Amino acid sequence: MIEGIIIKGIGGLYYVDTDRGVFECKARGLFRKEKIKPLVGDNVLIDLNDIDNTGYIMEIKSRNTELIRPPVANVNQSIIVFSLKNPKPNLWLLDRFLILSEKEKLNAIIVFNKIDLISDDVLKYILKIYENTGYKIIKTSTKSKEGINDLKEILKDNISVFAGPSGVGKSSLLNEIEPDLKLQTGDISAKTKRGKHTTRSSSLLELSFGGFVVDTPGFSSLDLSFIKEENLEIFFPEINEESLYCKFNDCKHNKEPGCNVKKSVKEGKISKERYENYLSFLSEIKKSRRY
Ligand SMILES: Nc1nc2c(ncn2[C@@H]2O[C@H](COP(=O)(O)OP(=O)(O)OP(=O)(O)O)[C@@H](O)[C@H]2O)c(=O)[nH]1
Ligand SMILES: [Zn+2]
Repeated sequence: MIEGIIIKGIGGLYYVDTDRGVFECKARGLFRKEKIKPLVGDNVLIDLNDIDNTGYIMEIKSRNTELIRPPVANVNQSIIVFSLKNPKPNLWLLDRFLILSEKEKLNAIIVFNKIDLISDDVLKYILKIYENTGYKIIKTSTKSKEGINDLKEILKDNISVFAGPSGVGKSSLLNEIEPDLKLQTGDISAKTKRGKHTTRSSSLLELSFGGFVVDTPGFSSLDLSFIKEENLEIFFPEINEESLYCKFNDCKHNKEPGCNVKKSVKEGKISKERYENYLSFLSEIKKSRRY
């Protein structure tokens, strides 16, 4: 038996990437009885039929992570891409992606793309907002090629999912990193500044320098109702840290007296923008509990 990783699945056939190449495999009948469905990203053992070079998946190793949309196993990091202009960054959405990454136990990396389009001041302003979050930030441009190597280093030997709104340059970045992938990119002006998803199907793309990238963007559901009000702070690393010094243990950092989070916002240790998004999500969660 040989080891491999499922990189694609179509109609009950799985394509397993191994040291010896990619093989078309079927799943052992037993999986169906046990209601186990192999997933793209699964590490598997296959039994190879040397005559026709097809195989059977005999064993699926336990999964570290399991995304539902797109359905991929063992993704370990999310590359959250926002452009600094065209379209301008929606930090409310960015903070949502960060929360969803935490939920899925993915290491989140923030990529600010299209830095060629903005001034240094704007860049500084945005970077400051995320300064104390602890998230790794990469600044890129597919035009000036700045930051492309940094992104490559991050992707190397990992299984990454890209996330971010339409038109921010996800496909362009991937094409820059691996020209052979030839992902379709859309011209944002031709798409009337709204953009549309030009990438389809769900499989793993192998990077020539090591690692895989999921070929469809992640997190189509942005629902936060899985979070309890009192736990929201956990999803904001810098708020979580300062919450240790709030007067009340169950402080929600909203209207409570002796709140160290609010104090830290005033002192600039926590950015106002992040805190406002925290409050916005807090009230959203509160409302969703009522029904
Ligand atoms: N100025 C500038 N334009 C860029 C940059 N990166 C991408 N673009 C342009 O932005 C537009 C959208 O890029 P895409 O790569 O299609 O964006 P996407 O995020 O994959 O969009 P969807 O497929 O709709 O999700 C294209 O016209 C690109 O040429 C950049 O760094 N600077
Ligand atoms: Zn507090």
